[in-house]
Amino acid sequence: MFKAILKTVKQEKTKSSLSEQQDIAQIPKIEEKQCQTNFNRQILEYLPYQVPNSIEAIFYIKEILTLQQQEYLMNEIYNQPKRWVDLLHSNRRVQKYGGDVKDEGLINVELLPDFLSQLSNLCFLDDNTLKINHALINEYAPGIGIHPHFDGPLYHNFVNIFSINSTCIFKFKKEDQSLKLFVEPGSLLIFTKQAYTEWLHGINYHHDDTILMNIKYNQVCNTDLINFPQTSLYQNLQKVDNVIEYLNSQPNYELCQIQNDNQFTHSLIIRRLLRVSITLRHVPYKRI
Ligand SMILES: O=C(O)CCC(=O)C(=O)O
Ligand SMILES: [Fe+2]
Repeated sequence: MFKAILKTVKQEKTKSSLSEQQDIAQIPKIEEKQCQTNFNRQILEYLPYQVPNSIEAIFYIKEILTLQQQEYLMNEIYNQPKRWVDLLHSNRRVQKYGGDVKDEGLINVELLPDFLSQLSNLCFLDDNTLKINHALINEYAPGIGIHPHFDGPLYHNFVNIFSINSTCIFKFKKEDQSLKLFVEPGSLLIFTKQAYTEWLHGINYHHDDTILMNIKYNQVCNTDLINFPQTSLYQNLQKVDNVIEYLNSQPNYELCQIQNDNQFTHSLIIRRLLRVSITLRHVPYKRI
């Protein structure tokens, strides 16, 4: 997987970005084969991952984390039981790292723990002078989501969200418009600009998610997702002999036929599991 990512790395960009960001000397060099739980420093160009028709400000990178890396992150997160804070009104738990985000900026600043500073090496920012300095870990039991919201002006408007363990549908909303993305374990979702400032984002409080599909001649021709061609689901479907058989055989999937619809022939219902997300951002420091 990392090979695929490495293909997109531009040598020149890599050199300059490395010198401007965190000290590379701190990050052990790891052979690709050994890269089990370590995060190789990779400065990626995020533009090739732009989601088409997505107001040009949403990016989706599937499989940026290996299974081992996801396992490693889960272990690190669940080894910090005292860090969990229950958000009673939202029915989810969060862990916060890096400091408190206040009107004046970041206060009570703490360095990110090792597992998060390593993960931040896979993140993007649109400004080389800024560093990831804040992480929010959200844990969603099946059925739990996050209400549509803006992240607000206290963060730099460039968000990196890694997903672990479960898929979900992530929605952007503006007035009566809605954009649906399928977000998979091991993926990185990035959004910025008007996706940050003008569109609300959220995840429904559902036990399962539904993707509408137009399946014709053993191919999924169309869906109601804006990032379908960029997903692992799409990639897997390209490899199978019989699309309907494959979808019917997946343990967490249920494929139903839709009658009398011009656009879609099937709905794919996907059961949610416990999902953990890691949101990494830059918060300006408090000015003295
Ligand atoms: O868990 C996610 O994917 C979204 C988290 C989020 O939007 C937030 O914490 O502000
Ligand atoms: Fe958010």
